[in-house]
Amino acid sequence: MADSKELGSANRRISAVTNHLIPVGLIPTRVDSVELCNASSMNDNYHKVHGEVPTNEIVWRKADFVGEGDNKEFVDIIYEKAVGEDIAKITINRPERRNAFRPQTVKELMRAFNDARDDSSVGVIILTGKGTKAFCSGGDQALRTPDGYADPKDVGRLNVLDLQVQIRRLPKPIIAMVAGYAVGGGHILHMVCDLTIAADNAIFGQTGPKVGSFDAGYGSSIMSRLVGPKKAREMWFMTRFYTASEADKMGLINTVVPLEDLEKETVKWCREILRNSPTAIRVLKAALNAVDDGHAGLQGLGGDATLLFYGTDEATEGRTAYMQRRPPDFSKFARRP
Ligand SMILES: CC(C)(COP(=O)(O)OP(=O)(O)OC[C@H]1O[C@@H](n2cnc3c(N)ncnc32)[C@H](O)[C@@H]1OP(=O)(O)O)[C@@H](O)C(=O)NCCC(=O)NCCSC(=O)CCC(=O)c1ccccc1C(=O)O
Repeated sequence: MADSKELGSANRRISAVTNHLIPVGLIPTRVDSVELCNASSMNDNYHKVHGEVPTNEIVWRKADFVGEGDNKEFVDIIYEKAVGEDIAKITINRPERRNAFRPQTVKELMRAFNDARDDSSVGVIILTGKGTKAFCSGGDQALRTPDGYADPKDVGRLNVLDLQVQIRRLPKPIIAMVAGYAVGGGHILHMVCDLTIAADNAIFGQTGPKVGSFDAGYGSSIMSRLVGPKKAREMWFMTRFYTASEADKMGLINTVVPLEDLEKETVKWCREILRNSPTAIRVLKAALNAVDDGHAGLQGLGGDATLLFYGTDEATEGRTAYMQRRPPDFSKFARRP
């Protein structure tokens, strides 16, 4: 009788062929995700020790306001933290505009992400949109000016680009939780997040060339990394929309779940991440971004190396010697092969 390893690899081979043969659009979910992690294959020592993550319902409370100046409340976003768990949730709250962002939205998002970065009780951040119709439909076209996007009386600019950079550099995992449309600049927001969990009603795509816009930064380069250069050209040149299962198949997202399970599944992923080493995850995020982010990517990874070094006796000896006005004695520290 075939053992579970053989069955697993046979299953994978069948899936690979099946996925190849069924035309895109007809596959409800990725075939290879159906039976590979069944109960018996999870019956190993690792799973015996660690068990499943808790499935209790998450309780959100509004996070303390972290506004500046005259802004006493968040208007365009909802910022929450889980009670007793290290998860923050940032929700774009303009459902009547399909969660399109205006400059104020982006400013509020940046403030909330800053807070979540600085709060050592936060280990994972969820970015989502209010309601089930849209994650985010990109820049608010009503506020587009020749200079970029501008709130009334403000000068126009493309401040969402700063938000994208912030998401990439933030040393904690950020999960895009997508229901409905993630299009235009909203599609780019989910792409720059570390993981994307989509509801089965999610729709992905770029609209730029249709509405006289494009993102030649992360919106092009990261997409090409995710789906490959040919598919990226298709997405940008054709401005087609793709279903969640199509997006899953092309590697644009991590998984698809029924809409009603979206938050439950996202929280499960958060809880799984949270039981792993935060430093390992921090360095891995920097490492996974380093090549694509060039010097800035190396700066993140290099900063992590320095951060870890500061915690060692060797680094402390250098600092202590300086403060004590004596030469440092590094002789006791290993020169590792
Ligand atoms: C998202 C839709 C496909 C949803 O369609 P549907 O469900 O039928 O709803 P609608 O009736 O169309 O919309 C309801 C309501 O919302 C308004 N609305 C929706 N999206 C926007 C928007 N982006 N801006 C303004 N308003 C919006 C819509 O007008 C309706 O209002 P009513 O008053 O009720 O009529 C569909 O809505 C849709 O296609 N939306 C537009 C998508 C789009 O083209 N987005 C802009 C793409 S360009 C962009 O995002 C650039 C962003 C940017 O800042 C940037 C610039 C330069 C470089 C990089 C970037 C970057 O973001 O990375």
